Amino acid sequence: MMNKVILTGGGSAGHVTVNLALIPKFREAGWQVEYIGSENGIEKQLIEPLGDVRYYGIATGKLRRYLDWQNVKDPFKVVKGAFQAYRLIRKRKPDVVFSKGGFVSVPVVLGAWLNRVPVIIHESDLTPGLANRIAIPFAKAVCTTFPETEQHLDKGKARYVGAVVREELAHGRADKGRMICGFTKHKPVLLIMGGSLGARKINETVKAALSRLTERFQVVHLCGKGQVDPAIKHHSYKPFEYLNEELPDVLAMADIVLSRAGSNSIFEFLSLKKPMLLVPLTKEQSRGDQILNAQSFEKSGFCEVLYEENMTPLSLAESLEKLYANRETYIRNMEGQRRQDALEQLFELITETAAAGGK
Ligand SMILES: CC(=O)N[C@H]1[C@@H](OP(=O)(O)OP(=O)(O)OC[C@H]2O[C@@H](n3ccc(=O)[nH]c3=O)[C@H](O)[C@@H]2O)O[C@H](CO)[C@@H](O)[C@@H]1O
Repeated sequence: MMNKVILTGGGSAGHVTVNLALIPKFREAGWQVEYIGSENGIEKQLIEPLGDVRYYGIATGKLRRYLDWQNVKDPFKVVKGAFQAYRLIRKRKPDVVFSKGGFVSVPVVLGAWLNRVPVIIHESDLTPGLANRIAIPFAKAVCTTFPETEQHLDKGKARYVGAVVREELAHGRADKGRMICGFTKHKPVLLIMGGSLGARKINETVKAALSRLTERFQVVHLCGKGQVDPAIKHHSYKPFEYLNEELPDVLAMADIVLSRAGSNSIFEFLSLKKPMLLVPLTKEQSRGDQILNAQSFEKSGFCEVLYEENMTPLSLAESLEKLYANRETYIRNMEGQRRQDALEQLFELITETAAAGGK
């Protein structure tokens, strides 16, 4: 009989792209792959078009850091989602569940545990997020991107595998990227990525600095959903809400990158050796995980960090010009990095866990 895996994870693309990297591996090995995500999240938009991965939507809630009417309704949604996930897993009988985190993954992990289906979790950030912290007691193992994460986990559960990067990102073509953006070969390219949902503060500062930035660079800007400003028209500026299959070509064309410090993004830039200026999400807006991600990269000499509280149109433009001037140093530091085959290791662990069953 065919092996079956149920994948889960969502809320933002950072909780889906690891699953996207794994799917071709399962396909090659002849596994049946199914996905449990939210009814309307970005995971649905990214997974359903694949065609061969059956998608099930369940109710989800989110634990917010601010007061909101939804905070009253959400616990009920989480309970409903847990029942839905439990019933789905009992019916679909997967050999193993793999969770990339995000709030939708909590009821799925619980549902798997109640059905005695083994669970493997992946944590992209240096410290585990709230959803994973709730889910970890129900998992067999937690795969980590950073070796330091082990200190924050139960003994015996952590497996350091490194960053899982989609293989297709390595096959982009710069000439195709230039065609997509209408750019020339004769001016350097700055790629701006505010995380998978965009970053309003970065977008506003870029807008204010745009005339200086476009003097020096051709700028391709991934703004996030609903955040493209149609009023900005310039031959050296190309905004998009989100890029999917075009992303490898656009990345291949970029000389330097300005980005939030989401774990998946920064490891993708590292694997492609793109010098980066990182503006981590602040402690007020998050648990501070991006600050740790950025500091870890800074220590290794892969990036410059500009803290949001110090970011002005002037400091942003100057930092980017400096990054471009010193780009060879960053590239050399990134070339010295030993590459782990994280995808292969993760796939093997999932396969072994499935073979061992609920033991
Ligand atoms: C606001 C928030 O909660 N951010 C978290 C979220 O970020 P976020 O969802 O932004 O996650 P990442 O930066 O880790 O990953 C974004 C992913 O989206 C892809 N992408 C992005 C833009 C685009 O146009 N096309 C595209 O494919 C990137 O290539 C990358 O694979 O999850 C990360 C991983 O747990 C955390 O480190 C971040 O702190």
